Amino acid sequence: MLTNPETKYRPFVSPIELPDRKWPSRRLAKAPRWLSTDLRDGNQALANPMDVERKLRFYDMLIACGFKEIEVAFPSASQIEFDFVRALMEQGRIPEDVTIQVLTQSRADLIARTFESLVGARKAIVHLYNATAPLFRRVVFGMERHEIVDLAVSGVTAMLEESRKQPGTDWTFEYSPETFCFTEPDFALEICERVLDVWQPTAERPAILNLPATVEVAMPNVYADQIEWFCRHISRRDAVIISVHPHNDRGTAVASAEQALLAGADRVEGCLFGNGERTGNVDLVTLALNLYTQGIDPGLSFPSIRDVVKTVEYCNGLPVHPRHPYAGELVHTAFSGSHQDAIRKGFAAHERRNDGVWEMPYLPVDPADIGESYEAVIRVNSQSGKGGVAWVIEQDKGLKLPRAMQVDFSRRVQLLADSTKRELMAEDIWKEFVHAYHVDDIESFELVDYEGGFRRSVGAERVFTGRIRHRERDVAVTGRGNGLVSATLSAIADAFGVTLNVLDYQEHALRRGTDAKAAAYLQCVRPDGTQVFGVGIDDDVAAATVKAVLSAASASG
Ligand SMILES: CC(=O)SCCNC(=O)CCNC(=O)[C@H](O)C(C)(C)COP(=O)(O)OP(=O)(O)OC[C@H]1O[C@@H](n2cnc3c(N)ncnc32)[C@H](O)[C@@H]1OP(=O)(O)O
Ligand SMILES: CC(C)C(=O)C(=O)O
Repeated sequence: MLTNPETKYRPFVSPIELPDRKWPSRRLAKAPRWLSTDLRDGNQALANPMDVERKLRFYDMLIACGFKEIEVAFPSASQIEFDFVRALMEQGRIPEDVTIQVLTQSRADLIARTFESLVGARKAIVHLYNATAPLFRRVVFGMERHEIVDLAVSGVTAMLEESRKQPGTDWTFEYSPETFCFTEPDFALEICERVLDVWQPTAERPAILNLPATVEVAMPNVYADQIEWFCRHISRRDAVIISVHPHNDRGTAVASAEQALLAGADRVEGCLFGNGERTGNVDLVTLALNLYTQGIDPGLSFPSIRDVVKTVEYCNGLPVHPRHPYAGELVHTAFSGSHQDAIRKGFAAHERRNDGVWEMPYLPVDPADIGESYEAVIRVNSQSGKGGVAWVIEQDKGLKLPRAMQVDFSRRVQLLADSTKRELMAEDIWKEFVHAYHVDDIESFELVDYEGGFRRSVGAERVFTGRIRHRERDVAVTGRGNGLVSATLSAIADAFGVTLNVLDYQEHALRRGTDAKAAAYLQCVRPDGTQVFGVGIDDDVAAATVKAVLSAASASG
């Protein structure tokens, strides 16, 4: 790279002075009109453009998501494009409330072919573009300003004439001064006014003026100024829909679109997950879900975002990044301990509050709203903490480990993660749990049977009587205590010489993850001061308690 990039690159400096700009202090309160250009701008950027089968599949999904305006093709570009438009109409695939849009250059033959593709359409938007910026005037067209105006005017006039040959169709016209964002504002305004002079739109039959950031050359605030300036200066503002079409060359297309809406735009053109030329068009999924998570109905719906991703990946032949906003397969997942801790506490608080309001640390959207499961919210590796491990055990097996046991178990999981050097799946964690706490471990102490839990003896004392298998031997045991835990511990101490003092005992009913109905947890201290933990899981809470004692004893036996 150059040490003096100023010798090669010139900053984009907008000539617009807008000291009384209004957009910075506005808030978005409603969704714009959306136009998906996946099948046109997205498609033209693919190494292998979609065939009719893939286009139909994409189109059906766009309809299912709720798009009402879809740019379906550049019909004069190829036979596939032309045939696709015909297929939509001949197969009756355009719902009443959906309008298809097609794009053309400002060339008479291409315009004629474009209208030919639409014969028989109930309604359609025909979109004509030509570049207007100085660089393009000079390099691409070799034309002066007035010649570029003539190019646009001849094209939009041809559109009008072609449309008159098909009076049965309800036509809407759209014009894009391509490269708007680096066109002189007065020239962009002049050419759009001349286009409107031809079309004579009204408030009842508006035209669409689409102001693209064809190549993103400045920060979103600059684009917003351009849009606000244009909205203020265009005549017949009530007879035009101002549309924006931001590309993502600087990585700020979403911000550009949002700020352009603040600045007065009514409509946004873009693609799902930001496909499109170079770094892509603005990502409509992100824009829509940004609105949704501000409590605004976006007018689009993604009840299974995973299915949308799969369809888009199939049709485009391109992957959606795992970190893609809202849709990436990792974006609802925390691996790191402090994030996991906060999310787990957030879910607990959410359940307690029970008011339906989403206030979740680190998770801007409820994954369930877009069809994602909570299981993937927390995944465990060597960056994880006790909260994450406890979450996985709870989601997978329904066990709510007491805090001290979480600390103990997470230490073990940490060692395992370090030694395996990989993510630990729920089954790895459960295997470690079974091993660590001797769950169903016949090498240690196993409950063979016991007598109805316990019976009252003299005074408040309780008696535990049962048989315990230890090292392949069944041993009859009896113990007394002021409860089941102490009676069982006393039986173990008498029969096997294992002495444990209880620090904490907890139990709960199980809701999911296992057929068993109860879980019991024991935290004990040995005579040498070290702590051991036990867990018991059973249909019956008393049996779970006894098993928890045996589990703790196993750690010492
Ligand atoms: C920013 C955007 O995304 S715009 C959309 C771009 N999409 C596409 O280009 C995909 C579909 N395009 C195509 O299939 C082809 O380019 C076609 C069918 C439109 C035209 O193909 P060709 O006739 O072979 O022309 P080609 O693309 O090579 O060259 C463009 C010519 O059109 C001219 N041109 C470019 N844009 C426009 C325009 N909007 N209006 C009128 N003329 C234009 C160029 O100046 C050039 O003219 P020249 O040959 O006199 O120098
Ligand atoms: C045709 C226009 C709208 C375009 O695709 C662009 O400027 O990026």
